[in-house]
Amino acid sequence: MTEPILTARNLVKRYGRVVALDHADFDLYPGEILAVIGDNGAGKSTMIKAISGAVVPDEGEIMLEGKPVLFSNPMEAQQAGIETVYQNLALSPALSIADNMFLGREWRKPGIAGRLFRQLDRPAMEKFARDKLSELGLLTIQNIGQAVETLSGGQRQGVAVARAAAFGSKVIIMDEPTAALGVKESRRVLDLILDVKSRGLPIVLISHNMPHVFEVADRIHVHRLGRRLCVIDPKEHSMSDAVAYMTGAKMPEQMEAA
Ligand SMILES: Nc1ncnc2c1ncn2[C@@H]1O[C@H](COP(=O)(O)OP(=O)(O)OP(=O)(O)O)[C@@H](O)[C@H]1O
Repeated sequence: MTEPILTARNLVKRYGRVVALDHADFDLYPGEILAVIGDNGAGKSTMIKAISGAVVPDEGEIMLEGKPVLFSNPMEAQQAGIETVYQNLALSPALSIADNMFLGREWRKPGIAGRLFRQLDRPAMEKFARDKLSELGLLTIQNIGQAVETLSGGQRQGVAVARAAAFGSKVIIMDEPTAALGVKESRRVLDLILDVKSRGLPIVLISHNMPHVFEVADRIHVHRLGRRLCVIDPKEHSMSDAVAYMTGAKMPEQMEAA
């Protein structure tokens, strides 16, 4: 079997007396969509934050392409090629689509105009943004200078995903990307996720939506009480199995045998 691209072992994170991560393990393989499911408070977000640099674990190890990494902040994870689309999308509504694609990593003009006067290379940024959106079939968004606040929820999600796909060279993490969307918009976002996968980027998808998870995931990581309980193949398990594992109503077979 191929080696995982991203691995975590024995992650521990405590908030006072609350143990959000209790020796959690995680494995993501190249090119796959790995869904992460679990009850409220199971520690999914904390695990994803540890992997994406938003939380520094108290214990444990994270390895990217077999090498140990220690991210002190999200920027360090981004520089290593891990992009996260958070639930709140982290977009600036008043800014344009192109500006949002580049938030915090704007391109400066070449030469003295950029270096000394910090002038932005708008034409290059707009071309890049347009190219990325059209690559992902998001060119229903006509005007790259349009403010993000004028877009629909699904289109905003599209911008956030396109941004992640544009800059995430190794791994894309999505936290509940369809939670706030209607049926049609969810459909588009799921297609977008499959499209990003077809470009070879592995995706971690945190979701409470079982039909969405079972439609797109190659494997499902079930998180319970701060750690990975099991990983299941959606072709071999039903949605009710998954929910039963998540809630503790049923134990996975390999654990029953143990
Ligand atoms: N910043 C924090 N301060 C204190 N406690 C926290 C913090 N973040 C998370 N926790 C606690 O850690 C536990 C795990 O939370 P986490 O958000 O990781 O779970 P989750 O599985 O993502 O839940 P949900 O599905 O509800 O988003 C919870 O008990 C939560 O209250």
